[in-house]
Amino acid sequence: MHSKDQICPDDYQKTASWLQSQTHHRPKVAIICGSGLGMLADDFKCQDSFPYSDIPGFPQSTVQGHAGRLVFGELKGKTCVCMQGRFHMYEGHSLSKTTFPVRVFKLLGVETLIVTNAAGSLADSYQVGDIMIIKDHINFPGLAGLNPLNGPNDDKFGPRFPPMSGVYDRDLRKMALELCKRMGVSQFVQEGVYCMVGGPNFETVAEARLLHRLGVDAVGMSTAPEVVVASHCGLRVFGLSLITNKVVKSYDDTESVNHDAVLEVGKLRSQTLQSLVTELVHWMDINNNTA
Ligand SMILES: O=P(O)(O)O[C@H]1O[C@H](CO)[C@@H](O)[C@H]1O
Ligand SMILES: Nc1nc2[nH]cnc2c(=O)[nH]1
Repeated sequence: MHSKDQICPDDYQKTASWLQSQTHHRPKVAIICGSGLGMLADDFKCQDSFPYSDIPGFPQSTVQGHAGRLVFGELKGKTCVCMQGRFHMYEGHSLSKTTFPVRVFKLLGVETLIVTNAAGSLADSYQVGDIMIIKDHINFPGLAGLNPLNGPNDDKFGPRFPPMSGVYDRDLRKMALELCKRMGVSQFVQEGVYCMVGGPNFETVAEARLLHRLGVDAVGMSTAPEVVVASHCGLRVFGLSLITNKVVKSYDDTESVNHDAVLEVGKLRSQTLQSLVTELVHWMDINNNTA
């Protein structure tokens, strides 16, 4: 027996086998939806969907704007799986639990992971509603020793000391920028550095200033652990942040951020985000370019 939050090496395979017994879909692309971004699965054809509570080994989503459903389906003919709701460290999950689905995806045959999130901007030139293609990340919890790869290394998934430079695939970033141009949305698309902090509180002014000085463009409370685990097991990674608020950097600023406002911005950009993800998946398919 092991505690609820401890993962045994066999647990990933048990969950993957259960899913394969429940759906005929064999996805090559996995999408993780950020806060208020669950609509990314809306365009899936021939959907099979599973509440997380029905999936053996899956944690539960507890955050508003994270439906807690795994959806399989086809996007422009390419088989995908989408997490409508992710797990965050601040919900009380261990980092291996928050990233559990990523290794399950690997065992399902997924080759590319698309991560999305809602984030606050530090970059002065960014506006609320901008879409940031993630070029790189700073994993603050990771730098402080909170890493999902802590513990015995499972060589079946990847090496003990995985490199993390170039983790956000260059070709996918380049193609996404090109697609944004073709879609006529370049005026609100950025490319920048995402920083993960632990949360759940938003930043103090001093913390915001620190992040700004460090060169962080956008900050959130997720994504980095999923990306570390995905890269460790050889998945190709692409990431998008939706800028839902400007992080308060001045003591004179009386505005403050809240989660409802974060969720509202998702609705504003839902169509563009859906189109971008769909076109990117389609591009991977026609280039037979998933891995
Ligand atoms: O990163 P996602 O899941 O998009 O959620 C972001 O939005 C929530 C705060 O509003 C935090 O969980 C933050 O990480
Ligand atoms: N840490 C953090 N996470 C966010 N998620 C959405 N907006 C924010 C923000 O301003 N700060």
